[in-house]
Formats: sequence, structure tokens, C-alpha cells
Amino acid sequence: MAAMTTRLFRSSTYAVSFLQRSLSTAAAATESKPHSSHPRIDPKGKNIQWVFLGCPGVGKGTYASRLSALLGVPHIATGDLVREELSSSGPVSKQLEEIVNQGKLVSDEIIIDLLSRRLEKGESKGESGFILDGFPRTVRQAEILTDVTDIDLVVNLKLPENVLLEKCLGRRICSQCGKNFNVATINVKGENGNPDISMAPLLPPPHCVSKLISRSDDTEAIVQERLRVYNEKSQPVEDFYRAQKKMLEFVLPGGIPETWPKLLEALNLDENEVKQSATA
Ligand SMILES: Nc1ncnc2c1ncn2[C@@H]1O[C@H](COP(=O)(O)OP(=O)(O)O)[C@@H](O)[C@H]1O
Repeated sequence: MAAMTTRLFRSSTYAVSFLQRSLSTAAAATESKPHSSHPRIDPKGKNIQWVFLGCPGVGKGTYASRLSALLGVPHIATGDLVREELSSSGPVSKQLEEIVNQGKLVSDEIIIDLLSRRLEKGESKGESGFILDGFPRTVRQAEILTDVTDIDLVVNLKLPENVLLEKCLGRRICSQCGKNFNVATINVKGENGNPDISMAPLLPPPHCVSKLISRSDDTEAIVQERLRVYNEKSQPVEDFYRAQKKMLEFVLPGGIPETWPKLLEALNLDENEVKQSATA
């Protein structure tokens, strides 16, 4: 673990001020760019700085958190940071609630502040590396991230839009244990030469059933708006990383049992090998 360096920030104080300066003047960001000699991806050495992209409901959280557990790096989801902040009585919670419930994006300034604070906390606990989920979501955020660190790999998860909508509408969270489930049974006929997609529901254990809640932004109208906003603001982020040749495009073949082994294969990861090397 000690060899893993979170290169997003050299020091927490530097991080916050750096990111804030980045937002106020592009020139300051360029001048302050830390030198970087980050090695290439080495999953076994866990030197990992990955980004997960993809539309709402595609499964970024599910697969980022599974990989985080497997590889021993933190899974940092900016959507979770936003939800934590809006459920607190912090100064921006009311403003965040309105933005999220309209399916819009939170400002780059607020997101970077939340992310900086999360990274600062992690660094003080000795965390290193990260799998970012839901960040960057605008080209501006991607440029700022590029200014402060090297990203090894960007995984772009893909599913057809009608599947995404069904998945968001079926999403449930246990209000007690916080685990995510999905009550939707998805059987969608493939169009334009694409294969059919089937996903079994991911049902909760009996003790969670009576405690299930839905996210307030998982209604049909808000999901449609989030998809529209994704296409407008986040598709260009895909192009940004595609141009840098850092992108792994991954079309989900089905639910977790079909997708997880295929994703590991695409990432060139052997689950048993990684687990053994972690306990060695
Ligand atoms: N990087 C970001 N930039 C701006 N807003 C964000 C970002 N990450 C999360 N949010 C806000 O939090 C909401 C929930 O995010 P998330 O849980 O990642 O949802 P999704 O299922 O749409 O991917 C978003 O709709 C947006 O309002």
C-alpha cells in the first residue's frame, strides 16, 4: 500500500487550493501543474487511478465498488458525496437538492470542493489510488483533473437508453444498510444488430424488503432529463478521453453474473490472482 501514491494531490492543503485556483484561472492551473511520472496501470501493484464513465443507471457504482473491494482502492462516487451533502444541513444542501431533483449538474466549483474534501479525508487515513465514479462529468472537470494528476484508465460502460431507464426506475436502496438492489426484470430486444439484453433483478434479502427506498431523482421525468444532460455535457468527456487513448469501451452483456467476469477479462484482471496477491 505504501508504494501506492495518490497523485491527485501532493498534500491535502495543496489539493484544495490547487483545485480552487484551477477553477478561478486556467493560467494558475497551468503554472502550478505538478510534475508527473506516474507509472502505467499495474493492477497487481494496485497503483490505480481509474475513472468510470457512463450514463445514469448503467452500473458505474456497482462495478466501481466491486473493483474497489477487489483491488483495495477507494471507490469515490461524486453522486454519493452530493447526496451526503444534501442530507446534511450544510450551507449548500438546499441548493443541491433543487439541482439534483431537476436532473441537472451541480456546479464544477461545488463538485470540486466536495471531491477535494473527500480526498483530503482519505489521504489523512492513508488511502492511495482511486476509482472515480461520476467525475469528471464535464470537459472542464476533465481538464482540471488532467492538470492535477495522471489518469491511467477510463472505463466507459454502455447500455441502450431504454435499458438505462428501466434500470433507474427499478433501483432500490435499503434505508438501513445502504445496499443497492434492483427490482426490474429486463428483457430488451436488440436493435440495429445489437444482441438482446436480459438482466435478472437483484433482489434484497428478506430483512431489507420493508426498508427499501428509491432515490428522489429516479423518476421517469428526471431520469430522462439526466440522460439528456449526459448526452450534452458528458458525451464530450468521452471524446476527451478517447482522444487521449485512455478509454476502455465496455458494452454490458447482461446482469452482474454475465458482466463481472467479462469486465475482469477486459481489464486483464484475474480475480483469484488478485485475491491471492492481496493475502500474500
Ligand atoms: N461530477 C459531477 N458534476 C456535477 N454534478 C454531479 C457530478 N456528480 C454527481 N453530480 C450530481 O449528483 C447527481 C447524482 O449523481 P450520480 O449518483 O452519479 O447519478 P447518475 O445515476 O445520474 O450517474 C447528478 O444528477 C448531479 O446532479
